[in-house]
Amino acid sequence: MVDYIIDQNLAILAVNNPPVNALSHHVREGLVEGIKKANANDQVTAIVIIGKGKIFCSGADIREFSNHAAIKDPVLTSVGHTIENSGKPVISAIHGNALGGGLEVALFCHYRIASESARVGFPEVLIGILPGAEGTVRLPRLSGLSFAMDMIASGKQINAKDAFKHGILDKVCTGNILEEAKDFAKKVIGQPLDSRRLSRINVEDASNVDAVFEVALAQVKKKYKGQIAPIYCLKSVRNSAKMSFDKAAAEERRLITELMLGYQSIALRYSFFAERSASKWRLPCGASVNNTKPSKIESTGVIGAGTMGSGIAVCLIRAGIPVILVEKDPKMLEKGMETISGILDGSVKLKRMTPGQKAKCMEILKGATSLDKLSNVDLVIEAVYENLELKRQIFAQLDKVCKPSTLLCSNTSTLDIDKIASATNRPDKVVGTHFFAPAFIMRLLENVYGSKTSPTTVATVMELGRRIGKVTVLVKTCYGFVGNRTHQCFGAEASFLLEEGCLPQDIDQVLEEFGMAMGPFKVSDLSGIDVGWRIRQEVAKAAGFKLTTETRYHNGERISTVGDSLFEMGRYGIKTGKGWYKYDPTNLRKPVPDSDVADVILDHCAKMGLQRCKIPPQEIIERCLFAAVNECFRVLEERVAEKPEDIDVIWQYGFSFPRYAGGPMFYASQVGLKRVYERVCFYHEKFPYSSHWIPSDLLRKLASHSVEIPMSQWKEFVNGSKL
Ligand SMILES: CCCCCCC/C=C/C(=O)SCCNC(=O)CCNC(=O)[C@H](O)C(C)(C)COP(=O)(O)OP(=O)(O)OC[C@H]1O[C@@H](n2cnc3c(N)ncnc32)[C@H](O)[C@@H]1OP(=O)(O)O
Repeated sequence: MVDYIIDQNLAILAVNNPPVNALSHHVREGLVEGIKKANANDQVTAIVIIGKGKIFCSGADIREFSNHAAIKDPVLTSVGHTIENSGKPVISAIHGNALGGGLEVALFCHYRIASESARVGFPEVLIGILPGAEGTVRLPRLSGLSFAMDMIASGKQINAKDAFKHGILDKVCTGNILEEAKDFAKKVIGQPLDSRRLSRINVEDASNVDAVFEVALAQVKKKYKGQIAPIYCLKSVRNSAKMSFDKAAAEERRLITELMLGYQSIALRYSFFAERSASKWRLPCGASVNNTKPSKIESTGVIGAGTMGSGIAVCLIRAGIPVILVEKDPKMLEKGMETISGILDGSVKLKRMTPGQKAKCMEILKGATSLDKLSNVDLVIEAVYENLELKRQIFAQLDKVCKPSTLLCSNTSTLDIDKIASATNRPDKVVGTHFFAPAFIMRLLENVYGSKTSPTTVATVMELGRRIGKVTVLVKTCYGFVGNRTHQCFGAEASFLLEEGCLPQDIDQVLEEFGMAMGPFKVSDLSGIDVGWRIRQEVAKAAGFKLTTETRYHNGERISTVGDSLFEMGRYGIKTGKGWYKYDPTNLRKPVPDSDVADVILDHCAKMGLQRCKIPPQEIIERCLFAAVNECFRVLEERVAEKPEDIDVIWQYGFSFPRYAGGPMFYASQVGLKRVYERVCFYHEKFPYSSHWIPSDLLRKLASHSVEIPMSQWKEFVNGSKL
């Protein structure tokens, strides 16, 4: 796992642990052996550590952390001490990335050089820990306290030029990294090493540490609300300036151990792998990412120049994929083109794109007012409003207009893909591509296959998702798919809580304290109460009944219409300055609780004869989350989602479920399925008129076991395969 190569008077230690050169046990062993061997060889005058393949090193092997007590010797710090104490200079030659433990290896070395394109960083905080192989103690000795605190607590990566500016690197190279490392090594042979050993030098700005810490702490508490690891990162860097090197390192070890065993880190590590597992799609027939090739997509069409259509077009052109944007009404088309240009201007302003890159994007965007213009494109995404008949008409027309190989995608957020596909003669090439609003910001893409969608079509939209930088999850068609179907239960319970004693701000506050970025009523104000109203009206129409503010039940199912009363008052949310909250036009970001809304809710309750009482925070969390969790188990049971991780990724990226709580499925696994099942049964008895409380069969099966069944095995209980 570490290749040992003698090249003239140099020993080259090449880390060879694909795909990302993680510091697994054998790599750590190989490094120690390599340093010792090189030191024992009189011919060797210097040592170079380099990574094989596309990266220097991605850091510790995160999979080893799940059994932290069993991490085998040599641990990373002893590897590092062997490197630092080497009597011959050790140079790290970085290309690609040096992350976490990978950067720590470099900090144990006497010199660090890197390719121009290399990036370095300490992303440990993103998995709920800190750089625990002396990274928090060594970095401040090179970069100063303030920079170290920011870099470690944010987990951000920096480029080689910046790393050089902040003292982390000794040289930025433009040529072949190995050749440059060899030249560099020859120049430092024989130079004294003690001043190059970071454990022997002091933190320069140590006297300032408390002031620097307080500023950083205030920022971190605001930016990473609810998260423990960023605060521990700051404390550990502070120790580097207040304690001896050895004492600070020992304290760092204590802090990382505490974090690693904590709930947040376990959830964040789970989230790291869950996100990566989403792209490993598989269909029940056995087709999968491993055995199915995507078709080439070189040109696309987007139908609808509204908010969604424009946002989707931005995603495509930003990735260099040409788009023809089709909108029947020329004025709407012009507005859509302006919206797209405006979104890109915003990116230029934020320095996420250069004006030249914006111009290139606009060059590959064309407008059209007729579907005929899509005759030659490889893929079309329809993004008109949510109406089945309209979508079927469009798909029937596309089927006639487009070449036979064109894939037809719908951005529907709820509708059955099979019903849309049946309007065409190519149901195998019809698929759902459900973007979340705003499409150019939200990272989630929920791809939806119907009963006739072909594996190649699935492979193509999954690959498209990757190309446009989305976290892409594959699900099977059903009403609302995974995202909206399970989230609807969460939203329904939030509305019922309004009828039973809460105000919007009470519910938002509890769920925000739980970790959601925004409570459901703030989200509703942002996305528009009118949007929710329109969807509810469509659903009611499709089900053949008229929904009014007087409606309380449909087919015996409880319905809350408080939001519809606000709609009728013209309170659509932020866009009208009033919704569940009121907004000062000069500060639309700050929702202010509104007594008029409280009056509407109280009136509604009085009219409906609903008794109000005080509802404890724990019940708010349980009602909203367990209702969703129960539906998530049904989704798994019906194989609408293939694995629990997919559901959690959808909640994290679609509904800002806190990554450090894992997702509803992970949360349920931590609460314990027995407890979740008991509470679902309790609420089912209490609220028999809400079908989302009917306990899922899968949940019941899993909860009936005397020992908790690990998440990785839940799938085995689907379809009665295990009882
Ligand atoms: C008391 C104990 C003390 C211990 C002290 C230890 C101190 C050090 C701690 C650490 O170093 S923690 C790890 C810090 N590093 C990271 O968090 C980096 C994570 N990886 C990435 O950011 C990316 O993977 C990448 C390196 C930038 C590469 O990105 P790319 O998009 O090219 O590939 P991916 O699909 O993300 O990954 C490919 C493959 O590799 C797996 N993987 C990546 N990094 C690690 C890792 N550090 N450990 C284990 N596995 C890793 C990733 O899961 C993918 O595998 P599959 O999931 O597809 O099987």
